[in-house]
Amino acid sequence: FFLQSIDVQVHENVLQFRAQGHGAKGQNEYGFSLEFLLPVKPEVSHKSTQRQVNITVGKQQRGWWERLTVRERKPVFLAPDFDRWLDESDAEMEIREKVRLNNCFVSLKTGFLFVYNLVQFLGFSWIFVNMTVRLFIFGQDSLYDTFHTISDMMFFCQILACVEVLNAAFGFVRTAVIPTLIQVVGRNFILFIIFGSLEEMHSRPVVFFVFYLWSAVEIFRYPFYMLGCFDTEWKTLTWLRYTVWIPLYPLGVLAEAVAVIQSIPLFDETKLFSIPLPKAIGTSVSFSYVLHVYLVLMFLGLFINFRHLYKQRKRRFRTKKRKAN
Ligand SMILES: CCCCCCCCCCCCC/C=C/C(=O)SCCNC(=O)CCNC(=O)[C@H](O)C(C)(C)COP(=O)(O)OP(=O)(O)OC[C@H]1O[C@@H](n2cnc3c(N)ncnc32)[C@H](O)[C@@H]1OP(=O)(O)O
Repeated sequence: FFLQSIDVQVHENVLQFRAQGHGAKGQNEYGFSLEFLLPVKPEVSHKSTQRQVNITVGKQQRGWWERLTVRERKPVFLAPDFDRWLDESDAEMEIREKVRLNNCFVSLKTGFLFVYNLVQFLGFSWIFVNMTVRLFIFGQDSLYDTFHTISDMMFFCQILACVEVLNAAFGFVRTAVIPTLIQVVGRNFILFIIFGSLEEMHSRPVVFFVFYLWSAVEIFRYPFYMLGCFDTEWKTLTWLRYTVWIPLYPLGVLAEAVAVIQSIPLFDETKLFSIPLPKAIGTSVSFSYVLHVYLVLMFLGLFINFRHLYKQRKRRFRTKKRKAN
């Protein structure tokens, strides 16, 4: 029996099979239909070999079926595959095991996210409180030694923030990968390349503004996520999470742009990260050219993330309003 032009479809729980083949009626069109006992998924897959056609149809809802078809009498051509047969208790056990494993995974994921957010919250709170207290005690002088007092904790928090890109990429959290990547790469570029590699930048007041603006946003974002891990929310915190970025994001990017502009003559002077050219052409290309391109990318990044956060804000407050109605 060799089948060609196989057509298998499921409409309203009825499977329709049609194919051309050479069988009992010679070369002919053969077919059958089966109406399933309970709802099945409309997507159906099939694979044909020399000997047989394997059709896979998924149940709409997991569970034990009394029998396969609506008709009590089994069609004569239908026979169970006992190698893959599960009786009621086997099927229930399998489902229970799957549910147990799934619950286990969800608890582990929630625990991991909660600890991650807690660590970030503590880190950024330490930064924010430390900077505020130092500002009150030392006034303007505190602007000049922010890097020396805060950078280690900022390095720690920002390296850890790379986890956020992985969380988004592996679907651990319902968030877009690109905005998260822009945020993490953008900040780490400023922190490690602009501030970290140029000693002269360490004592510039711009470090204070960048660190203060970053941490001012995060002290609301991470506790918001911590509550979210347990499906809880505190309305004021939700409002703050989805509102403080409106002035702080552009200000943060502006402070970063000032830092980049201030670093350009320093990179030109020190020739740090400059790209050497072949002797025949001349000296080297200064890293400041990369920084000019980066300045353009920054505003592109700001636009992408601002739009993303605006959409998140609208989605959040629209859902809440609908729930309230
Ligand atoms: C390709 C690389 C190119 C690089 C180019 C470089 C150019 C760089 C230019 C840009 C430079 C920007 C640098 C940054 C500057 C600043 O930070 S300035 C200071 C102000 N900053 C901010 O205000 C930004 C703060 N950051 C964020 O808001 C986020 O990082 C975000 C990615 C921009 C947006 O967050 P997102 O997660 O998408 O939105 P949410 O609504 O908060 O979350 C969506 C859902 O996901 C859940 N969730 C997310 N994270 C977690 C988590 N850690 N734990 C638990 N749950 C999480 C969240 O609860 C939401 O779920 P639902 O409630 O069910 O919807």
